[in-house]
Amino acid sequence: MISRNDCIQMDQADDLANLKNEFSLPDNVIYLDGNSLGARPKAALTRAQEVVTQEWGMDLIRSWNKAGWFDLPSRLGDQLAPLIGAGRDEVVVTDSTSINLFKALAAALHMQAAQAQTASRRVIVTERSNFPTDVYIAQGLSRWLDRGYHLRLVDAPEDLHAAIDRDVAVVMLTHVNYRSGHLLDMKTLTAHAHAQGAMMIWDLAHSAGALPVALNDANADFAVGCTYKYLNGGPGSPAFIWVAPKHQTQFSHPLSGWWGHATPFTMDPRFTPDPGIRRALCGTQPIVSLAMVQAGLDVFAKTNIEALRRKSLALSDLFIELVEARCAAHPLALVTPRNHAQRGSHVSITHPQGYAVMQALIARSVIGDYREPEIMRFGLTPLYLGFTDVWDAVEVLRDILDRQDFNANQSRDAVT
Ligand SMILES: Cc1ncc(COP(=O)(O)O)c(C=O)c1O
Ligand SMILES: Nc1c(O)cccc1C(=O)C[C@H](N)C(=O)O
Repeated sequence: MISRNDCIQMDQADDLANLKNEFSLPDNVIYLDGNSLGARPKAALTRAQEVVTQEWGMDLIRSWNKAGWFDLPSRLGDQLAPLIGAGRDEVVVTDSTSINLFKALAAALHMQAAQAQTASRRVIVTERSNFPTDVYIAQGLSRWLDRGYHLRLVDAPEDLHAAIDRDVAVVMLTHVNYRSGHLLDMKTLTAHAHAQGAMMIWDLAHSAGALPVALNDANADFAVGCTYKYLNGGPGSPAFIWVAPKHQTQFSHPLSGWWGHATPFTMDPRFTPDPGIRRALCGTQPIVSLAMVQAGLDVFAKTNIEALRRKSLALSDLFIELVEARCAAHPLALVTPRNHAQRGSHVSITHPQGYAVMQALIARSVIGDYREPEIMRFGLTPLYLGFTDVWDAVEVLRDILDRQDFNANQSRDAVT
């Protein structure tokens, strides 16, 4: 079995190990929750001070032009684009993932309704285990449209293919499942959806910045995702939306606010959408938070996503191997696929007292999170985690389980 010394040597041989210096993390914390809230890039503090003291404090309203605030959603979109296999002028960083999903789904349903061959279709396919906001947004929009749209909720990834048939208007899937960490095959599913005449929307919340994504190569239609997880944009940082170049001129969504106008400052009472991706914008953006996204994205310029993916898989392989070897006496079950082609960058493991065990880990500075039912989630983020961190985290887990050092009767915090 791999020893702690082996892990130290793996860290010494790791070309990506220095990237940890880009982040500010408390000493002695092993942070396994970058899949929920990424760590803070050191540069974020400098950038925040600059935005608040100089751009806001001194330059005031002039900063919309002088500091490029107005263009920030598209500038950041261009910076993010290579990480998701998109091109320039195809992505904007704006609003939340939920809101962007609403726009993308509304636009996709509208485009399908406008085509004779697909106008009668009323089914939206997604996974029952998709992150709830995705399901809620689709339910809410369907109810609001009141035209008979309804969800077909699929129970297992292997059933998706059969569920996407010629009744389906839109397929809306999350690339890496928030709970299981299961990675779907974007290219094959997109090709199948298109062959059935459906449009394809991808939620990249758990894949952007975690693994290579190839939206254009997969010929997807729309994508959305978070910047506060693997892209390290900060708590609640604005999300992104991608529209395939072929759809940009038809992309029409109901949140047609003035930031999506072709010429916002003409103050025209008629809405004329921007000719490009900026039509996906709605209203004024939270500039301070948006500025932090740049600090997160800048780190990716110092490495490449393929190398990060290799390290992420090596970390999660090591984590699984050590948990299975060192905690074998305990009722743990691996939820995440072992197969690399089906695994994102977090590992989920059940324990009947999963919440209590996770709280005990957090109390000992090994920070992951808990999701129903019984799931302990461990994010293996290659930018700031080493192999020795993984070894040490599993050692704390083993100790907690061996000594049953957790409180099974504690009440739950609001955020688990
Ligand atoms: C798959 C997925 N979609 C969306 C979200 C979040 O959306 P929002 O930022 O709008 O809360 C999350 C996590 O919070 C998620 O895991
Ligand atoms: N978005 C979150 C939030 O607003 C509060 C606490 C956690 C989160 C999360 O990121 C949840 C996350 N999408 C998940 O995969 O569970």
